[in-house]
Amino acid sequence: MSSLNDAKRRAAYKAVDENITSESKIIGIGSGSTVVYVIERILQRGNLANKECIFVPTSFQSRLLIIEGGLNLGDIDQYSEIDVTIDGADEVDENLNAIKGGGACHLREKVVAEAAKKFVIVADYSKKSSTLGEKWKQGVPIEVIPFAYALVIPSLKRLGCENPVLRMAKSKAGPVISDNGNLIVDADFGLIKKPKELLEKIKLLTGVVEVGLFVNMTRMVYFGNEDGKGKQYLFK
Ligand SMILES: O=C[C@H](O)[C@H](O)[C@H](O)COP(=O)(O)O
Repeated sequence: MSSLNDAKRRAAYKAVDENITSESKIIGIGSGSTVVYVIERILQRGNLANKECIFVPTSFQSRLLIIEGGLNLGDIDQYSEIDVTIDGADEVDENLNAIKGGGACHLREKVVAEAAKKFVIVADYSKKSSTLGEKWKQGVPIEVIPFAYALVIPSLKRLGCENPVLRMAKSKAGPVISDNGNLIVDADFGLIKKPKELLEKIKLLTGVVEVGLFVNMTRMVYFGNEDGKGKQYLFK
């Protein structure tokens, strides 16, 4: 296994072991490659898989992971109070603010994170930074309704992003369509020293549904280390 995957797995296992307890009944499941290991660990711990836990997905991908794992699937409209949500991230700064949405799932992820008493991030060492924008060079993912994207792009330029890019699909001619039927614009703002301010400004643009900046939401981050020895935890 690559050291990166190994690191993801270590972070995910530790986060499951320390945050999903016998008290946890409703559990939010994030999206992405690291979350695959979260489900793997939940399944290994048969007591979690078999008992009456309900798992609330954040995407088509995590819904499938829950179904294929034979876990109890719930929806956010049935379970709007979640005990703990565990999710990946594209970058996390030292204040535990994060960029998310590399897989275009950040709208539902934010809903399921906000619904949780405790929001926990799992990531490999390459995601750790001191200031957002240091590591994730693709820009802040912004979910936009299709009708408005041509207007949102110049507005993002006025906010300081030189070259906002409509995210294009890799195996289809045309744009990436989110699970909500929207488009994704990636907007590189360089180093983001004031993520809350930037989030507020982008969110005010008409047509923007959600921004992949998770500010003051994360309780804990588990980073899997490169050397394979330990894990590094950051707590708030
Ligand atoms: O939209 C996708 C999500 O925000 C993911 O949680 C994020 O991109 C991290 O994914 P991965 O664990 O694959 O790096």
